[in-house]
Amino acid sequence: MARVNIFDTTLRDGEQSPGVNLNRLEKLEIAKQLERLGVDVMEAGFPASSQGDFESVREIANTIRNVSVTGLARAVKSDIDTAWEALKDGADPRLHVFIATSPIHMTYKLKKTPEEVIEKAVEMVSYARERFPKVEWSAEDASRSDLSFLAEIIEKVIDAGATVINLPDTVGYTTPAEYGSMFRYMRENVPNIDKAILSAHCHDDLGMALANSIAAVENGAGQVEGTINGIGERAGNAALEELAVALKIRQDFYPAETGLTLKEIKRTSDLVSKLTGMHVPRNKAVVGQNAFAHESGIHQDGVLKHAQTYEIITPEMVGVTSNSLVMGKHSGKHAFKDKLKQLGYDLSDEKVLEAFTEFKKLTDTKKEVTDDDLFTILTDVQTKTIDVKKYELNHFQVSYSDDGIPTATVKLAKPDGSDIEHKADGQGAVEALFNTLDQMIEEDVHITDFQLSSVGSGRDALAQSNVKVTVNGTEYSGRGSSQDVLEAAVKAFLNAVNRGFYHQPAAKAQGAGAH
Ligand SMILES: CC(=O)SCCNC(=O)CCNC(=O)[C@H](O)C(C)(C)COP(=O)(O)OP(=O)(O)OC[C@H]1O[C@@H](n2cnc3c(N)ncnc32)[C@H](O)[C@@H]1OP(=O)(O)O
Ligand SMILES: CC(C)C(=O)C(=O)O
Ligand SMILES: [Mg+2]
Repeated sequence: MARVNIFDTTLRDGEQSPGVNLNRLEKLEIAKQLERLGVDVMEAGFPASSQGDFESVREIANTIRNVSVTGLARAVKSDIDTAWEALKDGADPRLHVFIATSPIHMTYKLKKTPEEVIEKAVEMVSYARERFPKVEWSAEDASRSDLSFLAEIIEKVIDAGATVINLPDTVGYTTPAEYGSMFRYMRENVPNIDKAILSAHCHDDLGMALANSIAAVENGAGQVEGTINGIGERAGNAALEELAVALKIRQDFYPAETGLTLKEIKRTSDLVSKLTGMHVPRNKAVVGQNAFAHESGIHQDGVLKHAQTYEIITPEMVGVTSNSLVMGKHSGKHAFKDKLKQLGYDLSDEKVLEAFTEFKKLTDTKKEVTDDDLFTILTDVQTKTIDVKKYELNHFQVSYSDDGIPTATVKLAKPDGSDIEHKADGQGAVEALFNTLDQMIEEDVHITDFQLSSVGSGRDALAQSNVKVTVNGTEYSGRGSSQDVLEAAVKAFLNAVNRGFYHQPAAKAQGAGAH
């Protein structure tokens, strides 16, 4: 059985999804979960793109020990140097360097001739190999490149030391037959191709990212790149959970397997969805809420008689379990710690105490605390990053009736200990609250997206809100959860504003806490 390496780029290409903006601790949480999932390589970011990305990549490389951590770089010396600084202390550092090879990209974007692109690619791969033991080289827009040119440049970058050759379908343009034949062509026409692993990287613009990735595997790709939940630039990347399950279920047809621990899929998907604010559609393959639900009578009858009549994947295979009642009001710290262990968390004593306090608060109002609730509490505690909050919710009140104008009063606490209070109305309760907050916030804030969902089921389910705002023209996202939908919305709004505030130059000068 051939082993296909999984290269996860949730933290790099996934973060290129419009509106997604993960901070350092959120990235670290996802990285730890990707390690549990068992990916072979994780692309933690693009270190030269910003100081924040540099720090995230460095922290992930220094923390993750069982997965190779990589970072992206253009074919530019300073990008490679910056990536080395971020990755050098990692357990298995590798670089991912790319340059475009299609006529349209070379002519209009890079403004280079094909010969200059070959020269640059070779020079930068050799330069990278002076530091990195493993170097992946990507031919950006490979699927719109000339095949013989591609074969020529691949041969030269392998000679220069590239250990992985990635052939991305950057704009999601290719089809399975065409993409598969490109891999076959390289295997047949690049004399030194066996010295490198061939890799697929597909985008979903025409809905073919997964099919194209599988076609690449059929034609000799030893690595597939993608993201959890298929998030990524534009229509997204190939969804890794779909690939891993497809290969597992169709072992009869494809003699290939990944090293993923499939039972970790659901939790990874939930974490990525929660932290990015990109909700998984109900009908999404493998991880959607409906993926294992049978609605019609004939299907239900079949499943009752023999599950496999309509079920090719079991929920258990991907870690979907029914929400167990975990603990309640009278549970103590020992039982709580034990539960965290069962759920796979390894938290510092300080974080356990913080989570336990939140858990206890919840048990005052919620009878059944489920694994989903705990997951929400633990994720919030683990990714809480802003030490200095410019605006902290102290109290709010909404007066609301179906035939009157909703009015909100909000009291916020400021870091200097003083309070501010305002009142405003709106067309609905949420709008009244947001209008009130608008009046109290000094920065120029506009809401660009607002989402509200429930965690788990039942009338006392936790509410989770995701809000995107622009603060002085730049977009930030925030999250908030609470048993009350309005409180979740207010918390998410303030979280986004505080994150935006942290990035404003004045805040840095005042020494606001770590982001
Ligand atoms: C297909 C992909 O997903 S590629 C990865 C996309 N990810 C990102 O772009 C990450 C976020 N990007 C950034 O933060 C910025 O674009 C930076 C820091 C990388 C560069 O910023 P700037 O220096 O301001 O350049 P800007 O983004 O405007 O333009 C890109 C430049 O890089 C060049 N370039 C693009 N790709 C490559 C490459 N692979 N190798 C070398 N040069 C490249 C472009 O031709 C352009 O050069 P020019 O300034 O001489 O015209
Ligand atoms: C940087 C490269 C690999 C990429 O993301 C793409 O071409 O889609
Ligand atoms: Mg991509």
